[in-house]
Amino acid sequence: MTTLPAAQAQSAVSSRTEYEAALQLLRDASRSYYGDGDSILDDAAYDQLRHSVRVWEEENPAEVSPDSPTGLVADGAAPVGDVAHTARLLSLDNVFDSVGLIAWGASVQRRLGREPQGRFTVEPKIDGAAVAARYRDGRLVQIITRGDGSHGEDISHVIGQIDGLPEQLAEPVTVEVRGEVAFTTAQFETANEVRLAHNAQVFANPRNGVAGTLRAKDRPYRLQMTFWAYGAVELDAVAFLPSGAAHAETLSAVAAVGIQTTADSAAGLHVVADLAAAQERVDAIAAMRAELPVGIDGVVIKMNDAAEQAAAGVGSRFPHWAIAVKLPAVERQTVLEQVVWEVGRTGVLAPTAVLAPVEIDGSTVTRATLHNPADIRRRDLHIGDTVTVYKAGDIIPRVQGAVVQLRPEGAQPVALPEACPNCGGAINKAQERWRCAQGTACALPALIEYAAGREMLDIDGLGKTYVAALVASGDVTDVADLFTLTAEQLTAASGSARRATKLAEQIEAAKVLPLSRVFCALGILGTGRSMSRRIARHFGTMDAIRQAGAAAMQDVEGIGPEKAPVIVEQVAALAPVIDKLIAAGVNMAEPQDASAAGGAGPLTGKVVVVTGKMTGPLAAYGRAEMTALIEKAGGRAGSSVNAKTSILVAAPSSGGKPSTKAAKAAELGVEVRTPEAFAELVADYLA
Ligand SMILES: NC(=O)c1ccc[n+]([C@@H]2O[C@H](COP(=O)([O-])OP(=O)(O)OC[C@H]3O[C@@H](n4cnc5c(N)ncnc54)[C@H](O)[C@@H]3O)[C@@H](O)[C@H]2O)c1
Ligand SMILES: [Zn+2]
Repeated sequence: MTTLPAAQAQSAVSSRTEYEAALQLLRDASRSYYGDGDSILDDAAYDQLRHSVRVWEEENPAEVSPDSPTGLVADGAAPVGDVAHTARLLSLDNVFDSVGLIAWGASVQRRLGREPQGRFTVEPKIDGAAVAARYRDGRLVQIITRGDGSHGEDISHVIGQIDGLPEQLAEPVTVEVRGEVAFTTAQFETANEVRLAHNAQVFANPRNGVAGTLRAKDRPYRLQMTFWAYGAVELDAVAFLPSGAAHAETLSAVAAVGIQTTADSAAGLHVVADLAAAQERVDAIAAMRAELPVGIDGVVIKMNDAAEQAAAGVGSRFPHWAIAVKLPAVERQTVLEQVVWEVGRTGVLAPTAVLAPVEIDGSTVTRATLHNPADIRRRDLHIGDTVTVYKAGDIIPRVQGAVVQLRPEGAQPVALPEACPNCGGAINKAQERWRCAQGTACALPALIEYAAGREMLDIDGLGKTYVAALVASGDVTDVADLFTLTAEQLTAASGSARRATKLAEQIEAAKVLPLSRVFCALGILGTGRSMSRRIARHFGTMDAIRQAGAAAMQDVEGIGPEKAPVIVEQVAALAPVIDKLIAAGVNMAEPQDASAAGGAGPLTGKVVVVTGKMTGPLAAYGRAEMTALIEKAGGRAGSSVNAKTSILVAAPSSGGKPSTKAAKAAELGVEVRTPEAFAELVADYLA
């Protein structure tokens, strides 16, 4: 397996040799980033390495390499063409948070010598490649890359391949628009399909695909991209733009003749009064990021007023009147270690990528969805590939694609199953999502056995053979069917009327169990017993659970951003089963417990430690049941006796020495109660 280049990039630069190696890596990375290939570093790794280089250069000014990329537009790595730009096409300065934005505001004020009077605009920073497009008399005549900012390459061959940049405008105007070209998510999927059909390498991610696609001249296929204008300049003496136009007006003028602008993007363009309002808009755009149809890597704030822009001026790499608030990297590179196939409750074969752990936006990602076999094929994934993984907001992480350049020698394509991984039977491949030919019946017996388990519905008599018979007869197609079985059906499956009666009783008893048990019985991935208890206790009713989105789900202790959407999705998919359970009269509420009722329980604020075997009314209580009981009564279960312990529940030692815990309790003066005395204290909470 290859060493991750990202790992290489982690280290700080501390010597001349390391400095030179870092420069080389940066150069290689940005050459492919701006050139034709997929980047060998993800942006976070690149930025970190670049930062280390900068720090070293500041400390060792005499040793700065004359061709260091750190002071140049596009790090001096973008292919420079021979078309002179009408006006320089610059990069953007950036900040990472509201503090940085305020600092930018202060710098603007210094440059103006007063507070800005005009307003600010807020628009998405689309993660693509910058181009300038020239229209003469309403016709699109030339497209140019950013290059080094003063000269770019002529890429007019892509005219007609870019949505939002029509070949013919509504009016015969002459103007140059500047903006970003990117693949939308949908265009990216299509692009990879087309590439595969032509035996070309798939793209690692939408951003990586664009630079190469724009520059490619001789491809036997065309890939559709999309353009959003974020600025315009006059090309001619005959002015098209309103004189002294503010930024928002410029974009409106451009939009009026049929060119798409950032104002038309899902994130829109807002004009706001001040930077506090701008920050609010930044937050709003950040929140919608995962749902946007195109990747963004930040939000751009600009001074709207043309005269104030001119007064603020431009630097060598970026204008002083605009700032990008960078959003956290949502895409990282890591290694695809294997692909596992699980058979869902409906018989769908779901492939999941197992990844070398990677930190994305504050959480560690180890698994990502691959959707279906077509998805794997479209991305041409091999085991051992360095892949780009995308994870934003509440969504389930997904694999974007492989960095084919980094593929280890001998790597094998991800194998697709030939038989159902669960039952070994045939697979139905009629649709993009493969299914076990048995459908629901495939995963069903295991699910039902699980649901009948002691800590779930506790239907003791429902063993393996019994379940198999009920599933085979078609009487049980999901957990809910258990509750509507007739005496005849039960008898037929068990072969004995007596056993059927006993089973019917147990099933009846299961109807009044707390919600946590029923929820657990649904077999939702990632929700075992204690998690089900926490979810049930947190929401109180099944209704509330069903209404919870991923954000609300994360309020439950132990559910992070990776798990929440998975649970929400499964609950939604189980709607028909849950509806049947409700119709069958199964309890859908968690008994009000003290902790939820605002701390009115007898154990509120108390830490209870339990030791030894329980007796009396608690004789049937195991460790798990005792913990549940304590929590229901408002307390917390502890595992060892210490100064924070409030009560020790222990059966009196029969003649011999007191247990270690009892001895410790005596030493600390902790109250000791027998199981009987404790049961009295929590009598209201006993099942
Ligand atoms: N992964 C790699 O190997 C690699 C290599 C080189 C550079 N990079 C990445 O490239 C970035 C630096 O590139 P850069 O100098 O082009 O800066 P940048 O891409 O961070 O920002 C400037 C660009 O943003 C674009 N933009 C998008 N929406 C805009 C809007 N609404 N208004 C104005 N501009 C808008 C413009 O094209 C502009 O040129 C770094 O963050 C780095 O992570 C990555
Ligand atoms: Zn199967």
